[in-house]
Amino acid sequence: MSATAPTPTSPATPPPAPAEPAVLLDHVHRSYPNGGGTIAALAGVTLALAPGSFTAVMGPSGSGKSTLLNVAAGLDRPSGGRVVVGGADLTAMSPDAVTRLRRDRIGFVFQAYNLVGHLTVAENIVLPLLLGGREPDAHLRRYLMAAVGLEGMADRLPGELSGGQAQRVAIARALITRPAVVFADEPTGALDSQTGEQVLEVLRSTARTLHQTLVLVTHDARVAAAADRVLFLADGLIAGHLDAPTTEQVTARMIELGR
Ligand SMILES: Nc1ncnc2c1ncn2[C@@H]1O[C@H](COP(=O)(O)OP(=O)(O)OP(=O)(O)O)[C@@H](O)[C@H]1O
Repeated sequence: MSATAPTPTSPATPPPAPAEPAVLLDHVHRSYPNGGGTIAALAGVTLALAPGSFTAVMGPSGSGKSTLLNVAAGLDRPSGGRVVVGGADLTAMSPDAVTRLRRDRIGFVFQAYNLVGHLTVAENIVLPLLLGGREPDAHLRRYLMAAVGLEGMADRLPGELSGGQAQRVAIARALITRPAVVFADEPTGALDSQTGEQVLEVLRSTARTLHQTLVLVTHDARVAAAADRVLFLADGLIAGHLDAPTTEQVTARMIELGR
């Protein structure tokens, strides 16, 4: 009698269920009126971003990058398709419910900082909590100010800050609600390259520490190369991606897309 070898059908630990995507876009379209007709800023984009991942979005001017970010972050509504963030289908929710979800789960960093000029750095950072009817979290505010390198600047006004400092305030403000997903639209676009690198590192390291999913639009191949994955857009469609990219690979792909 021969020994029976374990068969591939023997009971085994089932494979782990794939984690729910932090962000899911399912055949997303966004059209805008253009003259007498319409222009398709997004022409059917499908993508899934893993929790905790860092994705850069690149593409020629007008390819739909900002539209993609705005739609994924609930700042804009798609004309068709589904947007699901943390399991919540934004496209099936009322505008008020989307606003609440955005306040609670989503952080957004703009190229133009968008700070409130008459509020101090500390007040700007906790503003999203106050707008959401929550207590200003002084402990987290101090932690974030230290994390982004703004210690000692709590009482300054935005007009007294450099561009890099203002963007750090905007990053701390985007993170104060402990969002699951942080979207950033060219956050280093207005900064010199050294300051831009520092701001990128702040964004990347705080997102990693706080286990956040980070999605960043950039025109800078070096910034994109810091991401786990680069998605390329062209004419409102995903035109490919690179995983663990180098600056040279990103640059080559952008040249192919005729940036
Ligand atoms: N509010 C709007 N009204 C009309 N057309 C718009 C609007 N927003 C964007 N578009 C158009 O949609 C297309 C995509 O724009 P979008 O700003 O998403 O591109 P982008 O890739 O972010 O460009 P850039 O790199 O120049 O910022 C463009 O043709 C743009 O003109």
